[in-house]
Amino acid sequence: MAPRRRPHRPQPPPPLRQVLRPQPHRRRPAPQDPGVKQYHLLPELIEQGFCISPDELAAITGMRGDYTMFKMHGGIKGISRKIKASLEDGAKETDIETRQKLYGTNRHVEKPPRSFWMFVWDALHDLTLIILVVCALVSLVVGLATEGWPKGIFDGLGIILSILLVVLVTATSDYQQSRKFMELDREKQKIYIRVTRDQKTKEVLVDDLVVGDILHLSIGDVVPADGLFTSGYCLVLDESSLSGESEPIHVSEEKPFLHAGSKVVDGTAKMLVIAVGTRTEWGKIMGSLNEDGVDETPLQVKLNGVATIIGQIGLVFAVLTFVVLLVRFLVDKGMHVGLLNWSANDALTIVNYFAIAVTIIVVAVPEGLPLAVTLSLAFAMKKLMHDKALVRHLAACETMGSASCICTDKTGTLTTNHMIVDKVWIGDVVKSVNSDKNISELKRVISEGVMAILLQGIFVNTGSEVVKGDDGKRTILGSATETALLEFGLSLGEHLYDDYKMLTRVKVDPFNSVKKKMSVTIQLPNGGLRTFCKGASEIILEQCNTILNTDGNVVPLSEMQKHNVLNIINSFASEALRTLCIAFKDMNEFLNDQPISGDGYTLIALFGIKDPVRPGVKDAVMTCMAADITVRMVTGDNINTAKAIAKECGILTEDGIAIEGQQLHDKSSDELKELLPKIQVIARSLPMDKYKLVTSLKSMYQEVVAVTGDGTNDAPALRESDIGLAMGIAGTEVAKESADVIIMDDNFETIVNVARWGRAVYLNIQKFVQFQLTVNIVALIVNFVSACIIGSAPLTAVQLLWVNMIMDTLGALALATEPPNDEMMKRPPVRRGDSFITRIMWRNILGQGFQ
Ligand SMILES: Nc1ncnc2c1ncn2[C@@H]1O[C@H](COP(=O)(O)OP(=O)(O)OP(=O)(O)O)[C@@H](O)[C@H]1O
Ligand SMILES: [Ca+2]
Repeated sequence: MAPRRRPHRPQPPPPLRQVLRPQPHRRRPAPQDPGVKQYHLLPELIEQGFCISPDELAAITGMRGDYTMFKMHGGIKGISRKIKASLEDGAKETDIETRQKLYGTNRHVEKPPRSFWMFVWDALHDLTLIILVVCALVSLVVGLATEGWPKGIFDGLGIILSILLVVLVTATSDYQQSRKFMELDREKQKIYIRVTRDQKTKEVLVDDLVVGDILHLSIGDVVPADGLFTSGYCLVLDESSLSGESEPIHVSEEKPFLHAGSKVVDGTAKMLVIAVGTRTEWGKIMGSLNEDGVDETPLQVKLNGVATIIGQIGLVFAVLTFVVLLVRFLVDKGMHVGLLNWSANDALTIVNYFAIAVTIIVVAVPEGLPLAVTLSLAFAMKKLMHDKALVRHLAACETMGSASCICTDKTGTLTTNHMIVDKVWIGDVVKSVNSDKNISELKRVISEGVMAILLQGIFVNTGSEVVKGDDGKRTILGSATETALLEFGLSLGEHLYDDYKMLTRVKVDPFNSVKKKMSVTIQLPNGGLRTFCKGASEIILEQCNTILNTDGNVVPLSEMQKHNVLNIINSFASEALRTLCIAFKDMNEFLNDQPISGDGYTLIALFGIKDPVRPGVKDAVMTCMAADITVRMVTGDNINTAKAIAKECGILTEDGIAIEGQQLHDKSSDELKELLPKIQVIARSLPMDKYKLVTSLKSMYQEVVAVTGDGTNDAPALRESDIGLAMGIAGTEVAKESADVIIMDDNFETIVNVARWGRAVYLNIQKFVQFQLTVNIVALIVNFVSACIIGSAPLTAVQLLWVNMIMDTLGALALATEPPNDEMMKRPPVRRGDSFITRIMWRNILGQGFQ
């Protein structure tokens, strides 16, 4: 029902000053119970006609939901009235700004960015640098004492200057790095959700939600604000990220509280937003989370090991050099002036030796390595972001470079996801429906009765919605499959849409990838109930024992006819069409709590939906093959559809196997092991089949597996894989949260591009390591040898530091940011456990080092 509306002033929202002026007589504050915490109602709320304070609203949903308060405010109806929102029409568009001002925005506090000086401070904490500073100071003092102003300070000053430079360069690159991460974070937060505002349904940025909005939730969404359940079916939430409790929670009229941050595991619902941003529990958690600590990538860990060993070797050389220099000096001194005769100059010399030793360590420690890795990954990340791939963890990019297998979805990834009904089978005739002419012909051949029931089915059994934009243009909000069906329905009889949409839905069993069907029960205008069921063709066909004939009569479905329909399904499927059936059954009574039984249906029609393969996919698959990356297709579709598409993309080859999910499930572990390398297509798969495939490939063949996913149920497979790739457009929020990389354009080519960059990163770092090790070895040996022979280092501390800096930072920049080339995709991936420094690299390092 429509809530009582207050007379609304037609003017724009009054200026703040006016709002702030208290007008106590306009509205009585909410009744207050003496035992309950009292909330103060601000005058500006009263002024605008709101009767409940934001904090009180937030307290209603709270962490567990407060029933007493909920009831006290008159339940959902009372509350919606108090926040001036209609449960059907949502909030008024003209109110949005006022609501944001009074009840807050749905943004979380961003932690203040770290300033540049904090990074400088961090860089200064390096132990070797501190030792060098000490050396510089000693050198300054001794220099001044012996050589006087200004000649005595040159050495010390030189060291200090180069230290400053090292610090500045490190801090600058770290600083820029952190800025890039923040940019990425912001990109991640751009989530759209369907809301009803001012009687219109549209998609709104999650950040722009306000108290009073009516949200549409469906499977895979992350609830973006706190609110109350207004209507919906089978809604199941996972609140584990909030409360740590993994038990799914059923939400309904009786238990109406929804919390921001929980995930929709099943079902659909509408909810009334009553608390946003920092007022929600989730917002509080988000605000208290600080630094999301930049994680070290496996390559970085490997390299840190390398760096430590090199550092230790450097230490040994440094000590040796120092000892040799000292001994030579002492011997020399003993022979010429005597060991007991010390001057300030001698002290200076020893300090100098010490500085040289420390510098050798600084030079030897390849602190540029981690820097190179981060730089290289960050560079790849930035480039990839431009190319529509959002890398969520630095490590992902590099792991993708060594992927040996990609398990990909079909719909949307290999295909365009622009679905159109191409053929239908109805009343025993197959018709192409790809042109206006064909549509009008179809209208002519099928009888009115059949048409009516078909359209009723299409318009009623859907989770999608036809909406009119501000410009009067028609758009459909919902999944591609449903959009195709609705478009088809609209082309047959647009005038019936509004009538059928009005029919009361008694029960809805929303679609999910496990059931692969959706059913809706409606109340017929003349009494009686009717259930429509649509879904995967074979599954629906199994539920039917009657069929609607050309005249609209229900006749029994004979075995022969069933066989006939199956043949038509297969003929559609081998033309790469996605097949769906729709069926109905009439009932007299309805047992509310029982699920709708899955038999006794009457088959209405079979649809063949075209979803063309993306241009460029075939080439991308070829690239993968050349690079020794196996591509496997895992799809929920019919096996023949799957095969047809896989052949078209070049995934299914002569000796490859296409198998149904159920068959795979029935295989024993040994059979599976034998079959696995040849499996190229898995059809009619359930999300757990994907999970099984990933775990088996990893455990039986030590493959590095990349997996794509879009649905909520894909989350386990995404997490289990080495690299989880979520689809940016079709993917649900839950899938995106579990993924390492988000493919913004859902395109398979983009996935291959990530692999290219991953390989580039690995190779660049190998190059950098080779370069650094060569220079390091040269520097160590030259210094040590000359210390032994001449008794002094050929390069002073200052010179060594400069070499070090140029090598570490500029070298890193130059070598780490080289883009990928085609050669990289023509060799096999680096396998798990391959050592990072190859034999050829050692040869190069030592060969060039001793030249
Ligand atoms: N909204 C829907 N209502 C009823 N049935 C549907 C709906 N969407 C898809 N189907 C049926 O379910 C089948 C597969 O669905 P599923 O979600 O498992 O695959 P998908 O994720 O869409 O495809 P892919 O795995 O190739 O990306 C489809 O072949 C179709 O017959
Ligand atoms: Ca899927």
